[in-house]
Amino acid sequence: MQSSFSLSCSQATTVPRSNYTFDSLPFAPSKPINLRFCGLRREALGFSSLSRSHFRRGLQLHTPTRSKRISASLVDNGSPPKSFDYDLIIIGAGVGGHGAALHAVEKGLKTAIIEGDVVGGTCVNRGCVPSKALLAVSGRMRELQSEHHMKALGLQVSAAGYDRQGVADHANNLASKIRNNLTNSLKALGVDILTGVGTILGPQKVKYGKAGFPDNIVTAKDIIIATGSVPFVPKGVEVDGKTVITSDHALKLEFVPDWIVIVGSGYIGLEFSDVYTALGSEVTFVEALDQLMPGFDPEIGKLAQRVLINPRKIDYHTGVFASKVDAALIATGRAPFTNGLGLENINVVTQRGFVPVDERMRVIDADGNLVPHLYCIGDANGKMMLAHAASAQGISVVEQITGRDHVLNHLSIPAACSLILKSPQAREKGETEAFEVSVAKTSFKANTKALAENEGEGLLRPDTGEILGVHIFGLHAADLIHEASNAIALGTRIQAGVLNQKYHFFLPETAN
Ligand SMILES: Cc1cc2nc3c(=O)[nH]c(=O)nc-3n(C[C@H](O)[C@H](O)[C@H](O)COP(=O)(O)OP(=O)(O)OC[C@H]3O[C@@H](n4cnc5c(N)ncnc54)[C@H](O)[C@@H]3O)c2cc1C
Ligand SMILES: NC(=O)c1ccc[n+]([C@@H]2O[C@H](COP(=O)([O-])OP(=O)(O)OC[C@H]3O[C@@H](n4cnc5c(N)ncnc54)[C@H](O)[C@@H]3O)[C@@H](O)[C@H]2O)c1
Repeated sequence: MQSSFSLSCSQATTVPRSNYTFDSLPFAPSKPINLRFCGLRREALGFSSLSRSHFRRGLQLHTPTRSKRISASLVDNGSPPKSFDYDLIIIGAGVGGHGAALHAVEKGLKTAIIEGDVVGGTCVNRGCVPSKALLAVSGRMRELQSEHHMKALGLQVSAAGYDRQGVADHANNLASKIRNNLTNSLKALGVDILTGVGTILGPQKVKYGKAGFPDNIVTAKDIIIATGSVPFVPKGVEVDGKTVITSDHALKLEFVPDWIVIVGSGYIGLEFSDVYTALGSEVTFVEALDQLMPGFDPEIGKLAQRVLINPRKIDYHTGVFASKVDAALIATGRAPFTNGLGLENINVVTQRGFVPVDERMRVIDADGNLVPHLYCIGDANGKMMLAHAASAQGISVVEQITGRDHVLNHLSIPAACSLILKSPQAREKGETEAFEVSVAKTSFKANTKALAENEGEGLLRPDTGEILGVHIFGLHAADLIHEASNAIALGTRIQAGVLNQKYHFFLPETAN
């Protein structure tokens, strides 16, 4: 089976993904574990400075100058300014902030974006982009190594090998390229890129600056917080960037271990198990909950285990809580990043680190009131920790501040290699809202193209005439899911037949 096999779903949950951070896991770990050194070759580890400091590299995109230091509109921190430097200031130039900025310019807003590290944030520099570049390599390696698969296509391939540095460069180069594209797109559209850590001083007022430079204060009619997230590391675990690493380090592929423990079998753990095993490592998963991939729909999780875990050099310990490790990749979730943001200046208290927002991404203060003109999008609000969700939330906010009321339908946002609304949650929703949920399945065995590509296994799952969710497991799942996503966004019912024709869905019993 090729590693391009992936999991997809379109659907959301009323339970924010943030509930998954370890602090709130609803269980008592059954077996605490102290993992010893697990086969990482120390001499092969070439990390230099791998501090978790969030702002390691600064792009000199805009050098703070004294002339901009105090805005003409500066007043006391507590009261709103009377005139503004910008229509919109976005704090954080990840994909969320970038998406919002582009849409704001399209809508005619004078826009600035404040970035404390590098443009592109997690997704471009330490997330989706380099990880998908590595997955592209592992997919090809696996395919080339599959004699059976090659023979079936009539191909003959001699032993497949790889150059670690070449693979690492591929991921790094792709990240640089996309980072440059994002930066250039902002500049080309006239978005001011302000370099430094942004701190909210009061209503509609932000300061930013770099260590050693004087602060600059800018004002805006509206402010969007888009400060993202960083790896969550359980208490007691010390990340040194050498033998105990997070995805931030692993994505640089500075070594390929003979054997590696991956703590956490969620999205990141699963993706890295794919990369490492394709490149020759053995993997041991340590998962705190009682099953692998507990965040996935149970049925899809089982399928994934059968296809992506069991046939590979992977063993696992479930129900084991890693509290001290000596060598491992820590993939135990993401924590929102709000350090230094100055939320205390506007009476906002985070909830398990996340910035509280309503369904329109409007920030809620400690007294439960909306903070005027302040929004939070992306990983920092914990609604859905996905790149395209961050961007969609940003666009939704811009729609609102330019006069069009808009509520993003999170139920239509697809996730690849992840499952948002799981069948137990769909059933729960049905019970709460008093409707029946039925499940329909089909197999890619009935799909000619899938068979032509020698992938005969797949599962599609629509619930009720109103499509509640679709899960796809199989070749190109991440591409196919978008049709379902569009259907959900448009409120298409299964009877409309689009998905039926395409995927041979069975009509759910409750559809009428
Ligand atoms: C290994 C990995 C793989 C992933 N793969 C996928 C995937 O395949 N698909 C997917 O949809 N999602 C994926 N994700 C998740 C995705 O990366 C995030 O959901 C997305 O990056 C969130 O975007 P954001 O704009 O909210 O935050 P971020 O991308 O984290 O950006 C926040 C930005 O704000 C800056 N910042 C923070 N505080 C301040 C401040 N006070 N002042 C100024 N700047 C500040 C940061 O430096 C950063 O640049 C992956 C994540 C990881 C870790
Ligand atoms: N393809 C994609 O869409 C994609 C890919 C990668 C990451 N992401 C995003 O990044 C986020 C973070 O991914 P992730 O895999 O780190 O988080 P996750 O929440 O998906 O999985 C974390 C896993 O670690 C386990 N865990 C937590 N603490 C533990 C401990 N002390 N010992 C053992 N197990 C423990 C949890 O039970 C869980 O199974 C995801 O929520 C997702 O939104 C998305």
